[in-house]
Amino acid sequence: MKVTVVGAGNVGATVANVLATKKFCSEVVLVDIKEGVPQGKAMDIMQTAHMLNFDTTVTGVTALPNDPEGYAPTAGSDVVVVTSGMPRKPGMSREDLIGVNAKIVKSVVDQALKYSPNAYFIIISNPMDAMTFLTLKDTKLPRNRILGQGGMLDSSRFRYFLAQALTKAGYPATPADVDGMVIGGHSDKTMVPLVSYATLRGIPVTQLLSKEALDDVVANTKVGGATLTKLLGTSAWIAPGAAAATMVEAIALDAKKLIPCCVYLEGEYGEKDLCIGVPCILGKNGLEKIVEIKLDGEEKAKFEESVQAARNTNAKLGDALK
Ligand SMILES: NC(=O)C1=CN([C@@H]2O[C@H](COP(=O)(O)OP(=O)(O)OC[C@H]3O[C@@H](n4cnc5c(N)ncnc54)[C@H](O)[C@@H]3O)[C@@H](O)[C@H]2O)C=CC1
Ligand SMILES: O=C([O-])CC(=O)C(=O)O
Repeated sequence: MKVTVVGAGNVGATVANVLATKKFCSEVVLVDIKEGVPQGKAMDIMQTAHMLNFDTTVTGVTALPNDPEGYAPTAGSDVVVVTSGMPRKPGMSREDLIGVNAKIVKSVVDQALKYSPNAYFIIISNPMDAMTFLTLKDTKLPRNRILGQGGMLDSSRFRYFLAQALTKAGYPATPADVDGMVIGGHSDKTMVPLVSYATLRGIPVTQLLSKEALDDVVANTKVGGATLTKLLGTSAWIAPGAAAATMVEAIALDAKKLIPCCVYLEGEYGEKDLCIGVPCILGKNGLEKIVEIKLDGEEKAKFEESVQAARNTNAKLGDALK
């Protein structure tokens, strides 16, 4: 399995690093417009190979947007992970990045596709739901090959906050003890943590936590990315990188894993012509199935709000969609 990771910044380098340590890739190519940075990060990762016992070859490449051959070293990639673009600063929303990142995402996807016509694309750059929609419309690829990463990360944050709340309430738990999923847009205001389905080792958390505690968990999950951005001065990268690598792994190993991903809806959940987070089965064909689950009244209303917000953001793509 050959994977290209576009953007050798915080998230991209972490994706490459986690992929190498997971040991299922033969080759990972890190691409950036910067000279030296992708090469340096690849070399740094390779210098852990002996200690971490992996055989993956990680290389770094500089490719400028106007270089028709810049992506030649990425040729034949099975999966392309797109992390190139600006991260937000404290006080910004992900949606504020749309103007600058739409141009970057469109250009790198076109360049990568030329050399890897059969690749699956995993979109990370924000605002991710809109960038996934843009990629789908721009490439005209079938929807099973275009996946946005948001739900894997948001669900992981949901589990973290649930574990903290459960521990505080007298039910000691780690995030690994908890199951929970977040659907909807990858957005501070409109993601939808599915409280009604969350469990501690099979026990509904609604039986263990007060409404107030659950409301706090939901609020913390929704602003999980903004909280880290405030603490770090730029957005997070460790869990985001691991989330993307986990999606690549599900495809590479044909794992048929149920992972919430941002995908193009064609009538599922009563919606069409947008990309948004829903439970998906990921395997060797990328998106293999969208799993439609029953949402309770409040969750359904929140999902619909999230859909509307995603449509409003897509409308701002304007000329990029042409
Ligand atoms: N979907 C998600 O869950 C998450 C999304 N993100 C998003 O991922 C993106 C990257 O974040 P970071 O890695 O923290 O930013 P970063 O600034 O550390 O890295 C971005 C890299 O992209 C490169 N780049 C810019 N234009 C390029 C082009 N045309 N071709 C190749 N490389 C190019 C830059 O030179 C830079 O090295 C941001 O848009 C951020 O908002 C970040 C975390 C989670
Ligand atoms: O918060 C951000 O801007 C980056 C991101 O999407 C996340 O960490 O969830």
